[in-house]
Amino acid sequence: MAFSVLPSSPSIRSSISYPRSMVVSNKMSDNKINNVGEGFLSPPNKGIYKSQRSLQDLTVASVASRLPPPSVAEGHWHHSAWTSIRQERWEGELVVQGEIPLWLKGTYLRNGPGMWHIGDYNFRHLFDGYATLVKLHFEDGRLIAGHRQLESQAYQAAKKNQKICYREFSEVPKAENFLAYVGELASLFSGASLTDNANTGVVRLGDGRVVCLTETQKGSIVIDPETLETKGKFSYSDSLGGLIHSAHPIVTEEEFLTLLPDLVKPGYVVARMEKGSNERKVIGRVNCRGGPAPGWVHSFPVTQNYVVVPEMPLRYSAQNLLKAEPTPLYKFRWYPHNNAYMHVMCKATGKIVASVEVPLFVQFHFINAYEEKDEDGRVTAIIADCCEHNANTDILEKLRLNNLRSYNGEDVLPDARVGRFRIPFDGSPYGTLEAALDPNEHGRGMDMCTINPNYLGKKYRYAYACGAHRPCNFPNTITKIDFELKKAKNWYEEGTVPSEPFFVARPGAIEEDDGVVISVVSEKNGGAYALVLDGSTFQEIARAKFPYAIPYGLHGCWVPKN
Ligand SMILES: CC1=C[C@H](O/C=C(C)\C=C\C2=C(C)CCCC2(C)C)OC1=O
Ligand SMILES: CC(/C=C/C=O)=C\C=C\O
Ligand SMILES: [Fe+2]
Repeated sequence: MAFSVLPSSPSIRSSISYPRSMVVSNKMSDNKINNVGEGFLSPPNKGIYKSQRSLQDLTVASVASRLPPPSVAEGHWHHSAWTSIRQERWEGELVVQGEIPLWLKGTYLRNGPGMWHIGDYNFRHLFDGYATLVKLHFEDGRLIAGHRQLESQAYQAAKKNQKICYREFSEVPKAENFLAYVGELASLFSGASLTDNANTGVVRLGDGRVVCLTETQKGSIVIDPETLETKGKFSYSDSLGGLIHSAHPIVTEEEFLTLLPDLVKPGYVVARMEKGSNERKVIGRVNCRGGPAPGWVHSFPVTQNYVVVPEMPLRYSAQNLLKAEPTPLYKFRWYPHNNAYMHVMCKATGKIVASVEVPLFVQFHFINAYEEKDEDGRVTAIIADCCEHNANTDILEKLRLNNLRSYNGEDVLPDARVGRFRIPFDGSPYGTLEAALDPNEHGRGMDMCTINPNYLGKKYRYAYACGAHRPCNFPNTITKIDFELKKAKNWYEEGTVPSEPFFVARPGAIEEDDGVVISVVSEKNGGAYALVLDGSTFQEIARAKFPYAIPYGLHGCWVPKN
C-alpha cells in the first residue's frame, strides 16, 4: 500500500551560510568526496533550515573517496543511504511539515555505520563503516536534529594514520610484512587488534548512561545523549572475559541481559548487569549441541521468566577470523549438517528448562518472545519471533556496499519472513518454525524490527520493521505487522531507504499501538528526512527534511526528557 505524502514546499527559511569547505565539486571526474547531497550543494535559498544552532565546520578528515566506475554511476552510487557522512558533526532545528504531537518529549538516538572510507580506500561491507550517531530531539512540537561521529579508538587511529588500524566486520588492517602479520595474529588472540567501532546500536541504561555497542565487548562506548560527544569506554568491571558479545543486549529500566559466546568450549554464557553497575554476573551457561563453534548471536529474545538462547547454523569461525581477506560468509561458516537448536534458560535459576532442535534458520534480529500458557496458567511453550531469511545466508553478501550502490532496478533482495518459533515445554525434542503471516503482506522483505517496549517478553500484537516494495535490493518500506489479523500496513516512498522504525508510546496509552513510529529516511538524490507515523493508523503525521544527506543507520533508543 502506498501512502500519500504531505504537501511539499512549506514556507522555507534559512539562516545558513555555507563554509567554504562544505562547497564541494560535484563533478564525477574529481577524485574527491562526492556526496552530491542536495542539502549541502543547494544554494542557501533552497535550504530547509528553520534556524541554525551550531553548524560545525568540521569536514571529515581527508575524505577523498575513490569514485564509482562510470558504468554504474547511474545506479544507487549517490543514494544518501550508502554515501559516507561528510561532516564530523552538525546540529540545527528542522522545519516540520505536519504536526509533531505535543506529548512527544525526548530524544531519539540512532547509531549506524555512516562513514565507509578512509583516505582513498573504500570499505567493502555495510557493517564496516565508522559509527555515526544521529539525534532527533522532540519538544513542544519542534525538532532539533543533528549527527556526530563516534570517536572510537578505531576511528581516531584511522583518521590519524589514514588507514584501517583495527579489524572491522570485513576489513582487516593490511600487514606491512610477514612479521607484522605474526604480530597481528598475536594481537588478534589478545583482542588488541579487534575494533571498538561501536556502530551497531545505542542503548539507554536504567541509570541514564547511554552506551553505543557492537559485536566486540571493547566496543561499548558511553556518549552524551545531548551533544553526542564520546565520553569514554564503558568498562565491564567483572572478570567474565571473552572478546565478543551479543550486539543487542536486552535493556530495561532495571537490568541489562547479555550473551557471551564461548568459542573455546562451544557455548554461551548468559549474564546480567544491574542498573547502576558495571559488573555482569553469570546467570547460567548453555553448551552447544551442534558444533564446532557457537552460532552467531547478534541478538536473542527473552520472556518474563526465561532467556532464549538461539543456536543458529551460521556459526562463528575461528579460521575465518584469522583470514586477512574477507571470506564469503565473513567471520562465520554455515553448518547445515550440525543442525539448529533453541535453548531456554530460567532467568531466576540459570537452569536449562528446554532445548529443542528446530528447522535451519538465518536471522540477525529477534523481535520478541512470550510464554504460552494453558488454562491453569502453566507455561506450555515459548513463542519467539524473528526476522528470518529463509535459512539463506545470501543476505550477508547483498549487504556489500558494491551491491547496495549498484542497484539497477532488478529485484535482488532475498525473501525473508517473520519466523515464529514454538519451543514446547513438554519434553519433546523438536520445536517448530513457521511464518507468522503471509510474507507477501510485507513484500517478502523483513528486518530491522522493534516493538512497543512495554510489551517486551509479553504476549504482543504488533511489530514494526522494514519490509520490501519490489523490485528492490534492500528493505525499503516501514511495515506494521498485526499478528492477530495476520496483516501488514506498509509505508513506502519511491527511491527512499527508511531506517529501523522506532515506537514511542503515548504517555497513558492503553492500546499497544497508541504512540508514534519514528524513522530517519535516506533519499536517492542526496536528501534525508525524519519521519513520524501515527502508530495506530500508520499514516504520516510529520516529516522534517535534513539540510544534507544522512546515510542509512541501524538501531536506536529513546531518551525521555525529564
Ligand atoms: C549485524 C552487524 C554486524 C556488525 O558487526 C560489526 C563487527 C565489528 C563485528 C565483528 C565480529 C563478528 C561479527 C564476529 C566475531 C568477530 C568480530 C570481528 C568481533 O554490525 C552489525 O550491525
Ligand atoms: C541491515 C540488516 C539487514 C537487512 C536485511 O534485509 C541488518 C543489520 C544488523 O544489525
Ligand atoms: Fe542489529
